Amino acid sequence: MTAVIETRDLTKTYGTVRALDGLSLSIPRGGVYGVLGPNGAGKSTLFRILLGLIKPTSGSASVMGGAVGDIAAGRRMGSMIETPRYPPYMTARQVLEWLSIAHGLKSDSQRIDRWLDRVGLTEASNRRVRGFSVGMLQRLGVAAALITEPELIILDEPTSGMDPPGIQEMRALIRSLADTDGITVILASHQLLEVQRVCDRVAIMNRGKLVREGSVTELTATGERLRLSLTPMAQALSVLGDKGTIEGNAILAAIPRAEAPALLRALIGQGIDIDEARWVGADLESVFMTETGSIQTPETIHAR
Ligand SMILES: Nc1ncnc2c1ncn2[C@@H]1O[C@H](COP(=O)(O)OP(=O)(O)OP(=O)(O)O)[C@@H](O)[C@H]1O
Repeated sequence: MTAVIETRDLTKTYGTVRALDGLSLSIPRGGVYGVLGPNGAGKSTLFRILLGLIKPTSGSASVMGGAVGDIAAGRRMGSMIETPRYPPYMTARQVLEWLSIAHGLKSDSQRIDRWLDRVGLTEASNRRVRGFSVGMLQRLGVAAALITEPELIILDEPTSGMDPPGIQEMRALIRSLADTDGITVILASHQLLEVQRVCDRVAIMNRGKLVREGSVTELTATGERLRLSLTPMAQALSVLGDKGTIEGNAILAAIPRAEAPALLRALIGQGIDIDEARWVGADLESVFMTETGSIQTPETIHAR
């Protein structure tokens, strides 16, 4: 697994606040990688260090094999780390032309048209950004991050302030950047359902530390249970003992997959009618809540 980003014992302190506290992280090349954590976990601090905007207090970080701040490596990455602001009198197209020149590129209208199209701003390309919605500004920000044709982009809360259709479009765009263009996308988001849908792997941070890392499939497979719709429930619960809990009109059985056939035979042997049996995983939200010590509710534990 080639890493595009490696950090080792990365620490950043602001006075007495430890924004990052010995963070060691390896982000693989390819796919969509989510950086999650509650407010103040240190996500933006990490991104700022990776982009060379601030220096760590101690530890090291490398981006695509180069030290952070390395100009050649920096050219191969793009970013949108805040809701972008552009001169309000410029059109979307002028913003991208202006940024191309600022990056030392020729203002290539074909490239600009392509990215405007990819972010869904072709029709609005000649409108001044002063009239743009938050969602349109975010999409223009993504096009701006892509104008140098980077191999890696970092997006901090790319869907904040967007409505559900806008979020869905952004999700499709992010996925296609990874799948069609081969760009590694790193994103921070508080929208855990979106993260679960769009990311291949995630890192969960809390108080400047890494508390969990892995593929979304791996993380959500932990805590997998067999969901049984059956009657009578009381009799099934007596078979399951402390491995069974009630969820709505079904029973969740906390058993390994290998034990399922024997359990189903035992239930049928007791004359219990089974309407449905299926495996349900934990969702990313419940993993997040557990790992960051946030309050759990039955909904966050069992919701899918
Ligand atoms: N320039 C700064 N000066 C002082 N403290 C800072 C500064 N930047 C960040 N911090 C503190 O560092 C900690 C981590 O902040 P950071 O913005 O990296 O967290 P975050 O995970 O991005 O949070 P959010 O989800 O709210 O964006 C917080 O306690 C924050 O108050």
